[in-house]
Amino acid sequence: MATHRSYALWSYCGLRWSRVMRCSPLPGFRSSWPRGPLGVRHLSQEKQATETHFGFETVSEEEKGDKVYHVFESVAKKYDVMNDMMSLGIHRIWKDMLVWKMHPFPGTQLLDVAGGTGDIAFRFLNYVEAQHKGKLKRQLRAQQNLSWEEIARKYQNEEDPLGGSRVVVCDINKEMLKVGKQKARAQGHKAGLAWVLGDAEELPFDDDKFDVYTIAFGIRNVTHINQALQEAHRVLKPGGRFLCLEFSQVNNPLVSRLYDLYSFQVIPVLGEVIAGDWKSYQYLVESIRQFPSQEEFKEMIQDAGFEKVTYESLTSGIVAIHSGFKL
Ligand SMILES: COc1cc(O)cc(C/C=C(\C)CC/C=C(\C)CC/C=C(\C)CC/C=C(\C)CC/C=C(\C)CC/C=C(\C)CC/C=C(\C)CC/C=C(\C)CC/C=C(\C)CCC=C(C)C)c1O
Ligand SMILES: C[S@@+](CC[C@H](N)C(=O)[O-])C[C@H]1O[C@@H](n2cnc3c(N)ncnc32)[C@H](O)[C@@H]1O
Repeated sequence: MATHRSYALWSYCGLRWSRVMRCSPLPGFRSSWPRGPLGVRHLSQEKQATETHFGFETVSEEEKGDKVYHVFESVAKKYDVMNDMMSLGIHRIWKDMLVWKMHPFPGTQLLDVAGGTGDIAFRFLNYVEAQHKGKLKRQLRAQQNLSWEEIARKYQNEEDPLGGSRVVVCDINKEMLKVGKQKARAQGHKAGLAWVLGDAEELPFDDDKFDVYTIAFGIRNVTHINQALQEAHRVLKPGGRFLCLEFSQVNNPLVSRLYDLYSFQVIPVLGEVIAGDWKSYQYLVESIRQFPSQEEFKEMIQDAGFEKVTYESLTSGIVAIHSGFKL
């Protein structure tokens, strides 16, 4: 809670907590204050008490950041079990599809923003490891006359099972990251993974640093979505890819009716029963309804400078994956 209060204080002062609380030894951290793509810091804008929404509630922008922080601080420990319960495991398939769509190449440098408890990062690591193992096997098969000692030596010399791929999980919430780190230990992920406390609106990374930027179920919670998109564009290398998995607009009227019923009648109840937190799950279903449609969000991504922007709706549009390139 003390950290949360300090976030509020720094925000109030027109400074951002993520700038101050850098917690990763990764190289390439930005040493100066961030600039927008036009080189301008909008400090005066940050100080204005502009109104926005938090679910169906109208709040000041300052308040929204605090409230979102509190939601994820509160749900962190039950976050993963809640997702399985609410979606009957379907969120796992959506996340798998995001990583399949990414189809990372050997050596991919991924930034997973609003990465929370690490679901995208772990999928990415499993994918690149399997891909790298497959490549090694194919290479060995091509050299069929090798002795078993030579094969063993080849495997042992392979120091990096990820083939140079790396992922940085960046999230504004300490509690979500804490759960993520525990999961990483439990699942045996050590190499190629870094955890960074930071704000999607002011990423603590240099320009042109990553091959892929992902954000799954995160951008809906950000106060200035345009600012987050511009930051995504800034940190990607030329040729880099933006991928976003987010709730979207249901395109089938029958599914829409059932989904609304399910969202408003069932999800907050599950939130209360499983996580002891009705309000956070009411925020979840309300925030889904406030998020732009597939087409509107596509335009926002284009406005941030991305090209070849496309999207794919999944499960009747309950969620969509948007993709764009920095060219
Ligand atoms: C605080 O912020 C957050 C917290 C978080 O924990 C997570 C997030 C981010 C979110 C995720 C990572 C994903 C979370 C997943 C969801 C929100 C769920 C998405 C929903 C679905 C995949 C299912 C969609 C449901 C439908 C299309 C409608 C089907 C629903 C029914 C047949 C039930 C209709 C409901 C009623 C008639 C109300 C009365 C019913 C009951 C009291 C019985 C209770 C029923 C159930 C528990 C049924 C559950 C059924 C399903 C899950 C349907 C699955 C089937 C398919 C779509 C094929 C975050 O930001
Ligand atoms: C629904 S969770 C998604 C976690 C993970 N990506 C997943 O798919 O399971 C949303 C995450 O967004 C994070 N978040 C909210 N606002 C943020 C911001 N401005 N910058 C970075 N992360 C943010 C929250 O702390 C939370 O961990």
